Amino acid sequence: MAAIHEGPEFGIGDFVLLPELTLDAFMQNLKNRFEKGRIYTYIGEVVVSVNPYRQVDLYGKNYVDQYRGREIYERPPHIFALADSAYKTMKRQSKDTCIVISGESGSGKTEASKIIMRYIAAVTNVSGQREVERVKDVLILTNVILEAFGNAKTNRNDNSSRFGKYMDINFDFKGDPIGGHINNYLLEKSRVVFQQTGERNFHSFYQLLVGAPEDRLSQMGLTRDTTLYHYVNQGGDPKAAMIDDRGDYKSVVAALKNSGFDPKDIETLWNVIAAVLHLRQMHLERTLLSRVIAAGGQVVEKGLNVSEALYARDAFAKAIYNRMFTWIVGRINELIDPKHSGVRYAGKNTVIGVLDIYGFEIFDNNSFEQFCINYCNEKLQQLFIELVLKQEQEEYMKEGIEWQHMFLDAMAQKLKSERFTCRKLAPADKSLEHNRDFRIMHYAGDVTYSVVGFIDKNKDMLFMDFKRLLFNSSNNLIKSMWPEGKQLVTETTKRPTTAGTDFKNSIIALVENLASKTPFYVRCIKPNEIKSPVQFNDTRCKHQVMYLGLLENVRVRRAGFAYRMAYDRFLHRYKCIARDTWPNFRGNVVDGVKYLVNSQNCGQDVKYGRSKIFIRSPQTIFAFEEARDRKIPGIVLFLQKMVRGALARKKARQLRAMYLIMGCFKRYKMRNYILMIVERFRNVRQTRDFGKNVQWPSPPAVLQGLVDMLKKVHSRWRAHMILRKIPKEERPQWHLKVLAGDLLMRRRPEWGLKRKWEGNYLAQTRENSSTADFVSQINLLKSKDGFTKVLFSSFVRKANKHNKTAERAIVFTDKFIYKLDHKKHFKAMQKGIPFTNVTGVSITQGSDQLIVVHLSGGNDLVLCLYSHVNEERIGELVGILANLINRQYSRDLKLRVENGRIGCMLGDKSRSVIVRQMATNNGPVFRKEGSDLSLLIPSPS
Ligand SMILES: Nc1ncnc2c1ncn2[C@@H]1O[C@H](COP(=O)(O)OP(=O)(O)OP(=O)(O)O)[C@@H](O)[C@H]1O
Repeated sequence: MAAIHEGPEFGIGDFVLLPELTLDAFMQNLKNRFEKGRIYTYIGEVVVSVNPYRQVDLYGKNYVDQYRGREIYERPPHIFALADSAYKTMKRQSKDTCIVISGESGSGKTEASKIIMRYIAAVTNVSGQREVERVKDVLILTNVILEAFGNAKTNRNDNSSRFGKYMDINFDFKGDPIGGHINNYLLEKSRVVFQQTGERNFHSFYQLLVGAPEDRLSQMGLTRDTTLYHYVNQGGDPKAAMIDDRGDYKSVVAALKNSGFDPKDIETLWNVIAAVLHLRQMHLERTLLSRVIAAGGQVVEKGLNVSEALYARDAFAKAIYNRMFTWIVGRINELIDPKHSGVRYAGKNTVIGVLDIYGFEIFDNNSFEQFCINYCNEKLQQLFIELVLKQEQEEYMKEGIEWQHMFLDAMAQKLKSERFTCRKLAPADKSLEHNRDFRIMHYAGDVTYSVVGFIDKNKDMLFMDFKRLLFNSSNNLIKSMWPEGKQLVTETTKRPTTAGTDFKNSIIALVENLASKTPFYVRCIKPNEIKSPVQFNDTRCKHQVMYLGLLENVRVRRAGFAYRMAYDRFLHRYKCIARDTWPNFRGNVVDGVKYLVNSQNCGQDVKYGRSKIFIRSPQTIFAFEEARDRKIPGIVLFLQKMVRGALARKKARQLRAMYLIMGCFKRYKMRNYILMIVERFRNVRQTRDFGKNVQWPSPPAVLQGLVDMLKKVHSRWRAHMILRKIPKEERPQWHLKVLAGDLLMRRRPEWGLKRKWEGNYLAQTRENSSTADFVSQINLLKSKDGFTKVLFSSFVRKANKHNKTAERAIVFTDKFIYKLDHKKHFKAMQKGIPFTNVTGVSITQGSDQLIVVHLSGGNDLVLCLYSHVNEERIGELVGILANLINRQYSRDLKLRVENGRIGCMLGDKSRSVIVRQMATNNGPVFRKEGSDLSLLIPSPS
């Protein structure tokens, strides 16, 4: 299935979708992506991985989360997507799956297999079972052990696996790992006795020499100096920048211990390595100088010549190491055997196999090893084509699509055809040496092999003497490694199978095993020879692309239909590009897909299967993808708008709810408070003071305003309750009395509260015998000056400018104050004094009727009210003035209440009026007293 994904990408994420398939276009895309750090690219579901040669931040938890459970094309190409796909297939469909990782040395196969293992470890055992965790730990620890004994520094890779590895991981029905099994192939044992310049023997030798404690080394008769030992010093300086032998020794010992190796066995393993080292150093002993054979029923000892002896020694060393390695793998298998691992092993269990195997190798001289390796790759490629063919056929059949894969058939045919040649068969080919070279046309290219050394390597001979020797070892572990040493010299020896046959059989078994599983492929490419994270060596990469058969891979995928997708996923992915499908298509899914295809006018390029749409050319996919890319920004904006709207609405709802709660709470507190008030004031109507002295409970802060208002309401109500007994016509009078009371209470004992206040006294005949004159004069003034009403009138005695007493009538209207001469028919003495001139009023505390009306202009009115009934009227006048000034000028009356002496201005001079009591019958009179005035009033009788 072709893969397309979102997010910023460089180049094309799936080679199947290359607009034009050429080697150059392929290489250009691979290079572009590598340079931008996109190390993974798909060919359908195959992952092509380019070794980044640097730590890349691609494998953290956030990446695991991004790929877990997703479809392969939903995220950018990644090896996690493949691991997830393999895991999902295994778990959901209960099918065994396998992941085949191939590529040349240093291309990143082992790293890829570790990344896959870690991904599977991360997504399994979510319930955290201890046993499952232990199995996972051991599976991961086995890497450390296998790398120590099976990896070496080569010129191509500092940590090169010198054996092929196939590992099955077993899962229980829940999909949790419960164990595993490892098969190893073709350990490169020649390395034990020989290393090229710049290379090393297996890591284990150096780890022992550099890392083991001093006493342990001397116990084994070794010294730390690695240059002393021929088997480890042939490559020159064995140090490598990235290798830490001392640290690795510790890790390996810990891994051996923690994964369950017996401490005694661990000791033996290191002893075996020491023995191999010694073997090369020691003087030749009997076993190495002769061998025992049975000839004609007789046991005879046959001497060896030097080269035979040396060959025998090296063969022995190689065999010892190889057996030890095989034993280690076997022991690991026991430890991770799902039957013995402690996890309940019942019923159905499925496996994921991971094959980390050397890729195609072509050197200048290709020998037995390359032959085996290339044979293995050939088989795997054959398997790949067969499986793809099978899968494709099955899918076409399932989907009801006519089979038309001419290309695949041709490929399959090609693999079956005759592909061997030598000089004898092709006499004209001078590049093939007679009796030495032969050529095989591999799918990835032609390889010429030389048969030199083939026979020996194939026979892989080791004299029985050695096997017997080790079978007789006192160490049980060693003994167990050499079971065939039991055979007696005289017994007829079964001809052992050759290395080639062994390898062939194991590969056939492997291929059969893989063929029974659903396969996934990782193709690793090494970008350069110098381990550089930036260099992309075109020639080297081109070779690998060819040898890995990647172009064929793409062709297989593109033959017929490059792309196919389940209808619902297709509709889901592209529904945004047409009006009737967005946001939802009304109708069935297939009609929706057909509608989309027609909207892009590409009906001739697709076929409709039962559950999937099949698209022939990548261009059509691009048209869909581009249309989608054009729509996405608008959709993003739309979604943002919707999300923002939804968030704002949510916030508004919350605010509303908040206010509602606050409102309810306020009302609740208010109600409580009001209930309390109601309780307190329940009976105030019946009390004498109508609740004047009831204590108000202190209100909550929010109610302060309300309470102030309620207090006012209460006072008004109280006033109403008090006043309601008073007749309506008396109310104005009481209003004045209240005002006067406010000003005079406790300041002037006598202020006429109990008396009826009548105001315009001169309009009453009992006070004034010439009321008609008064009234007509007032009407005259009213029409002249435009005032409305007389508020107060009275006869007065006033001090004139000669400090004498003058008798007058005084009238306070709502606008003016008039002085009238009642002896001349109440003629106005002067123009009325406008009220605006009044600045204040002074009276005394006594019962005299003296009032000084202070005026602006330096001449105050100094008056003493006078009537024959001799009433207190000062309080009334004060009330009237206070009311007028309040109403008319919105200010308070300035009133001074003095103790018997009032300051005033007369003729622009500041003077005092002093009240004095005298025995007099003439009523109050003013007199000069020094520079002041005195008012003489009759003393009370
Ligand atoms: N994904 C990766 N991230 C970072 N470094 C990597 C990655 N893959 C490979 N490398 C680097 O490349 C080196 C070689 O990789 P690796 O050992 O996996 O190659 P290989 O294909 O298994 O080689 P061989 O066939 O020789 O065993 C690693 O040691 C590591 O430094």
